[in-house]
Amino acid sequence: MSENVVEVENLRKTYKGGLEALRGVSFDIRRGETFALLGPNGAGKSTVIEILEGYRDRTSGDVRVLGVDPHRGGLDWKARLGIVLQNTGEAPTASVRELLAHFASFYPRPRDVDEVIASVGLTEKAKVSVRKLSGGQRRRVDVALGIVGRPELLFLDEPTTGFDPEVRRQFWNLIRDLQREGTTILLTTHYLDEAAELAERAAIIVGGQMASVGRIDELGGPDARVPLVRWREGGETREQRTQDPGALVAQLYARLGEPERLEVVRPSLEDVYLSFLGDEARRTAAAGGLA
Ligand SMILES: Nc1ncnc2c1ncn2[C@@H]1O[C@H](COP(=O)(O)OP(=O)(O)OP(=O)(O)O)[C@@H](O)[C@H]1O
Repeated sequence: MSENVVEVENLRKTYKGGLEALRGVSFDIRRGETFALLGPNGAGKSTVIEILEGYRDRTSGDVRVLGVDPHRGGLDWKARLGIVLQNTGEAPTASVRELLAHFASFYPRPRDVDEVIASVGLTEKAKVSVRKLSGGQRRRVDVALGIVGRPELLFLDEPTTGFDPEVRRQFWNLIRDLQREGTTILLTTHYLDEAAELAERAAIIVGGQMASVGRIDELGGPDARVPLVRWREGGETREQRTQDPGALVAQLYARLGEPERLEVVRPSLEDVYLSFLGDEARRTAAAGGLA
């Protein structure tokens, strides 16, 4: 079961005009896993996804998606993928149901259209023209189109942008259902809580390079997640990183009584992520580049 569904080795992409969008990216995604690609705007996430989907040529490197070089992927291969792109074009005049039924007909083993509509919370809008939906509702149609073909591998490029908080929670539940069914998912998102909630592993891409890859709770190495105890003593803020915050708090209590402004902070994925962006900006500045 540890078969890799996606294998990316030293992937490079230089766009016409010379922009090096990817400068040696490597990662694998195992069957059934949800993997998040994280990184700031322009880091290269969409370029990676488009290359994996077969929409964009690479400059060099090895890529296998469901065992196939996306360059050579035929219709059978495409039918095993589900794709939710970042930008969808003009909304069609067809109703939600018509559009989904049309797409479902392209696949050998589609999901039930009404079930898919229900799973994205659009049952009441099933007969409404997609053009008349709100931005968040249209995005839900995009997600429905991505899953109607019962994909083995689902690409979700910023799927919940524009969702209100409740719909985002519903979407997370939908993803959990797909995970239970064994769907492998590649997710890009700027919502780090979403990545932490849904993904087992993640890669952080900065400036076309991998800053870190690994299990979400291990990104950045062991030191990145060491809890921080902060308190005020003698009019000054003190802080100490420790694997045993409880023991330190007990010592403080024995020494000081109730410590003033006591905090125990466990660095979140967002803290780790931001620290990488800080490191990268510092390195670029040191190399004389743009900060
Ligand atoms: N067709 C293109 N031609 C030239 N440069 C491009 C093209 N598409 C993307 N780029 C550049 O490649 C870099 C990576 O872009 P990409 O869209 O992959 O980033 P991203 O991580 O997906 O960003 P975002 O979070 O904003 O979606 C950017 O500097 C972008 O301007």
